[in-house]
Amino acid sequence: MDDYAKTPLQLPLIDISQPLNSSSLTTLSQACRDWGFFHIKNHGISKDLYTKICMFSKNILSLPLDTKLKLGPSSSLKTYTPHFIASPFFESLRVSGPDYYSSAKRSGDILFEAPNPEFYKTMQEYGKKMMELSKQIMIILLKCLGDGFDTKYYESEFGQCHGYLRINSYSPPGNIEYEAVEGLGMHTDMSCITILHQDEVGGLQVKAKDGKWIDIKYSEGELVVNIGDLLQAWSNGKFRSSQHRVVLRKPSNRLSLAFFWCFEDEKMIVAPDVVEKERIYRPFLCGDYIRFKVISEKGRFDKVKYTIDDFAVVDTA
Ligand SMILES: O=C(O)CCC(=O)C(=O)O
Ligand SMILES: [Fe+2]
Repeated sequence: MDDYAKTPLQLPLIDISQPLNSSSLTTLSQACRDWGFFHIKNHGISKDLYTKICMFSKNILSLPLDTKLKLGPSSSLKTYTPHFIASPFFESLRVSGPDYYSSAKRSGDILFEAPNPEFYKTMQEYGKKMMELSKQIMIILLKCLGDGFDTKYYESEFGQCHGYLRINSYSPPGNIEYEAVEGLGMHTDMSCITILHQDEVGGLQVKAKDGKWIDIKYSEGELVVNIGDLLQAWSNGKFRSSQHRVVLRKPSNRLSLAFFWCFEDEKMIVAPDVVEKERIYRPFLCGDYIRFKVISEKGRFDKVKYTIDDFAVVDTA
């Protein structure tokens, strides 16, 4: 495995239940600029809810492959990504908003012999909480940009955002000797923000500007938030959508829940009120970027070679 730093990255931990003072806002802005990652605590999602989601997720992902393949990638539903698409050790189930109950039910109706309303209700509760949390986080991020951005822009620019959840399951090889394998290859997220719940196995890494990989540590009760491509563009590059990946070093399975909060497809993304410097991205339609990513990867998940810079950077040469 290539160069990586032995000590985990020190990132700000934001207490989301408290108003932030100006020094915390400065620290957070700096982290979003340098790394595009930070941690949050007191987010109001109970341990019980996570335990329940993990239990459902493990049950679903331990179903026979034939059953899971009815959900995708070749079926019309396309909610399941099997092993060997993103990596040999990764599979994933998607639940989309705004009606998380119905989205989970559409998959559940195919997977289960009997209805499983507890699963659908749990997904509905989690999706709703994640939407609220995304809003709360976005308002804080707008405050970081200063100049009354939170009151000026939240409703008009982010009021139509939507979210979807990916339940990611990692199963490292059990039969060979290895120091580390890549569970999910290097990519950036196509979101405005991503909220991630990882389990104690850990293994999430971010790529530093000098090319070194650094661990994002796991801490019980905390969530990881990262900036996605759409917000990097909207913030005129003030926030960074960093390349990241998952490395598996232990022979234990790993589960993560990644919630992606995104602009609506029809949204024209233009950085607002750019005073001190020129816009570095041309205005573009959100849906056009999503299509660009999907086509350039030839359907291979979002294992990204191309980023927002390849798509929309203004050529100043
Ligand atoms: O599983 C993780 O920790 C990260 C997942 C991720 O980066 C993604 O789903 O985009
Ligand atoms: Fe990601």
